Amino acid sequence: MSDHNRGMDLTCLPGTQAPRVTIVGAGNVGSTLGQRIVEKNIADVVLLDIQAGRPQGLALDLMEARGVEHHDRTIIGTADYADTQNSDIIVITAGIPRKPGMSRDDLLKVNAQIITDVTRQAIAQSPNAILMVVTNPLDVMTYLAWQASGLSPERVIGMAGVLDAARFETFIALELKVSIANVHAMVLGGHGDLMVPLPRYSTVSGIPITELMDEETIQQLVDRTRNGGAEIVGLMQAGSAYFAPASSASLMVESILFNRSRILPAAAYLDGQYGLSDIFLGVPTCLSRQGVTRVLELDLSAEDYQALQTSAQAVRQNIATTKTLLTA
Ligand SMILES: NC(=O)C1=CN([C@@H]2O[C@H](COP(=O)(O)OP(=O)(O)OC[C@H]3O[C@@H](n4cnc5c(N)ncnc54)[C@H](O)[C@@H]3O)[C@@H](O)[C@H]2O)C=CC1
Ligand SMILES: O=C([O-])CC(=O)C(=O)O
Repeated sequence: MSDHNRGMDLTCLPGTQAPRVTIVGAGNVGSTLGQRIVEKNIADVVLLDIQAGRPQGLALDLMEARGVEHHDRTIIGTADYADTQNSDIIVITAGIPRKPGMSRDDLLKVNAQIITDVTRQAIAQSPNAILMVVTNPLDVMTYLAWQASGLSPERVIGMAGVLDAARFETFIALELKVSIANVHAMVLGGHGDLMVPLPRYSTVSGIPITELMDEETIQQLVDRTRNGGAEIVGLMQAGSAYFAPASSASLMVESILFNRSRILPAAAYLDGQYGLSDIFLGVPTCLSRQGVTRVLELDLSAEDYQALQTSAQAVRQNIATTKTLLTA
């Protein structure tokens, strides 16, 4: 018991045993993700940002909510990478969001510099971490972060498929007037206009939606899913979605830290799967404490297979452009 306490010693918190997640970029996605992780008691969180005072202020605000939320996780804010040492997971949300009229690819140059810089600094402090990328354009930024990190590819993952599938699930549940708990959807490919929602692998209580809706209705839901990010950017007029993105990243963090091996769509390194190599692209992954322990190869129709190749081609082109930009 410390000297200033009197009476019974009530100390019973387990010291610093909780896993540690560092979130680089304490903006809309980063701070909401921090909130989700601590309020679900998943891990202690370090929020890092270059904006003076912002991560510290947000962390204190979230700590003060503990009086109401009753979780025992700690969250600190910092601008110093030394404070992130020995993190189990590093999530990168640092970067610029798009504005109305922009595509995610328009963020390529500015976010490439940021991703490369923050990844190097974060991994230097936590060389054994799993690295999760959120910054857009997602698949290209995940590739760059992997290169900057020097990590083996299964330890690097991009968040997008969970979000895209969650949007598809939401639209399916609304259309069919069923509980969202009954709906499971699958979306593959790059996190852009060419993503590949898979109606045949999207089900309501095990029934493929192709047996529940006509083609025209399904196509409308597919199009809305592909346009999901832009729809919100257009409505908000400043910034982009962050509640559903934070929920999606939080689910992935949970599957990794608790070694749950959930099968979740995410941008993973491909080494021959789906006929693709040396690229990060949205595919069904098995996420555990080691990172991506498996990429599942679904049996795709010729049309979906071709759509995946087209989506990969766009990502590949952007990787090449970015390499040129970074060396210019
Ligand atoms: N993968 C996905 O599905 C999604 C990706 N995004 C992307 O995530 C990124 C972040 O989005 P928001 O949080 O809404 O943006 P935001 O503007 O609210 O936050 C970005 C934060 O990054 C910080 N930052 C910038 N450079 C930094 C650096 N060098 N070091 C540390 N911090 C730095 C900024 O100060 C800011 O606080 C954007 O690129 C956005 O497009 C957003 C939603 C979904
Ligand atoms: O649309 C954006 O720019 C942000 C994002 O990736 C999403 O919400 O899917």
